[in-house]
Amino acid sequence: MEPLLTFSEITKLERRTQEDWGITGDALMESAGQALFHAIANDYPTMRSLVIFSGSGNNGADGLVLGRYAHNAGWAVRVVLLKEKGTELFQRNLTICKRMGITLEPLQSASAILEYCKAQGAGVLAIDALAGIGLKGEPRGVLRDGIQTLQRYCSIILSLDIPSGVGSPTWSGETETPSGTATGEEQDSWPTIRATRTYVLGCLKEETFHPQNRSAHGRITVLPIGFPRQEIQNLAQAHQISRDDGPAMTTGLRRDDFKNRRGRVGVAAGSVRYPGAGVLACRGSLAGGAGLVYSLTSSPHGRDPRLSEQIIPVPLDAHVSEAAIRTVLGELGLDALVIGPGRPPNTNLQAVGNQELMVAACELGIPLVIDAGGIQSLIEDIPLLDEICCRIPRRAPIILTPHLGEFRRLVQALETWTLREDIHFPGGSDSQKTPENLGQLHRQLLGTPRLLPDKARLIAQGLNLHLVVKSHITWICGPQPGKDFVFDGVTPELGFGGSGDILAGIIGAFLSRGALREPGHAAASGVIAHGTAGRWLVDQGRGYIDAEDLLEAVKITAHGLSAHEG
Ligand SMILES: NC(=O)C1=CN([C@@H]2O[C@H](COP(=O)(O)OP(=O)(O)OC[C@H]3O[C@@H](n4cnc5c(N)ncnc54)[C@H](OP(=O)(O)O)[C@@H]3O)[C@@H](O)[C@H]2O)[C@@H](O)CC1
Ligand SMILES: [K+]
Repeated sequence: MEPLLTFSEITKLERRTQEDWGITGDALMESAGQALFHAIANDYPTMRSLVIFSGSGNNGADGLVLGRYAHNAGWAVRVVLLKEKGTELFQRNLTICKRMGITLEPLQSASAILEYCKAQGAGVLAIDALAGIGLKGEPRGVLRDGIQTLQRYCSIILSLDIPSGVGSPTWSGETETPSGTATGEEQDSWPTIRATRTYVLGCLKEETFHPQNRSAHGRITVLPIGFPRQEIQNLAQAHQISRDDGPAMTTGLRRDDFKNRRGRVGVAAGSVRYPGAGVLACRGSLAGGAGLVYSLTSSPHGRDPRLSEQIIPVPLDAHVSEAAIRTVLGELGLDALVIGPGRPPNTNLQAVGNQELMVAACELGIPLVIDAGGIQSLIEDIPLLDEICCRIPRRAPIILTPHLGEFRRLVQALETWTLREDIHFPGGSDSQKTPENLGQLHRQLLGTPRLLPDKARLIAQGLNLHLVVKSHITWICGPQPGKDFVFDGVTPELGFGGSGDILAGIIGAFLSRGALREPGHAAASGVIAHGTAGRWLVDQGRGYIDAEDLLEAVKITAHGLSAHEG
């Protein structure tokens, strides 16, 4: 697991490193420049030529130190400067570069340099040291010109620390088509370098993993530069997870496990309109290792021939009373219940409503995975969200798995719910209508910049639930501070209808199998198993993958994640 820090936490880290540990800024920068040169020389063994675009802050200074090491090793080095005046570290290293006789040129002569780059063909590496974490807002003036020039003319761009222009973006989730499906992310309009690779200095940044920022980084390499590990760990609120983290977070099979002990998962999913979603969520649970899977539905998919052999149908019609729902759920002895894939948000004539199922499951202490239509039920009924999360005592864990569009709608619903007149909390005057925690969360959300991890954290902590915010970068935020995760391994091939239904089923399986103490680990393991399966299929050259391929691969990856008892 790699710790992640926000830009502002890194600024704190730099200060503490210097003031509390006595490691100077010069020492950090020297080790950064040295590490950069060795990494680049190693990654591009045939290259001997650098053109360094240097800003006037410490990111530019990193570029200058790298230039010194390359120059000493006999490389051809040219530096393009935005300004001659900058931070102390920049100034000091600029003086050293001058003394060493390294070619320094102003941005105005960039055209000549670019001719030089063209003449060198693919033999020159462009270094983006224009701006790092000190960028404030949209790039202006020479910085803007520098970013545009570098991006326009250079083919291999290596960014130092972060691609210049990447800042703390304004998050607005995804745009949506009239039918309600998410189509794409908002792109920042300001100029940003799109790097071939990014050499991250010291530690990973949360901002790198904001969905709209990640692709600007290209391939990522983290270079240690001497920050004390304890300080990084103390400050980190989130960690990047990968396949290797699976065994520590997953409960494997025991020698004496059998179907009743491997997790009993109920799946309330699918509808007449989306019958396949129910099938896929059930099969996702089986592929994720559940011992028994019950399909809680009366819609036709419950009788799907592909389910008949392994999935146990449990008829739950719309007219079933709340008491009967409780009895049925209680008798099944479920270890987890997945609600929502392919289900309408509101009660309809074909199936028992999401609301009744959620309340009954929470009262019975059954861990919940709420996806798709189940999430929409909560978005449309914030008091229900409040009831299941905060009003039912000693309830089991709840994991919500929204995609970016659903997450944005959830945030908006929580931010605006008090304005809706139709929401009424019984008892008390208008000012007392607001349940305490919901009201507090509402105020905090309004006071927070629109950044995905910040909002997700507030909601997870405020409502005591886990959120899996799905996109090509998946964020997993939980109620306990410091235990959030990011998974950066979702290939675009996983973006097909049904992939999310399978994921909900897999998470249900992991949640059912003893991850009660750490539901965040169940969510993370599910995300890893799903993402690793997609990657594995793509690496095998399987091209466009479908649900059948994915389910087969998940059986392998979900099994491989857990450490088994001999
Ligand atoms: N300190 C250390 O120990 C270590 C630091 N390290 C490195 O330092 C980096 C952070 O350096 P930093 O804080 O100096 O700022 P940086 O990213 O270079 O950019 C600021 C420059 O951009 C400018 N500028 C800003 N906003 C602008 C705008 N909107 N439009 C236009 N211009 C704008 C601003 O100019 P100004 O406006 O102040 O004239 C300034 O020149 C960090 O990412 C890492 O690479 C590592 O080596 C580890 C050790
Ligand atoms: K940069």
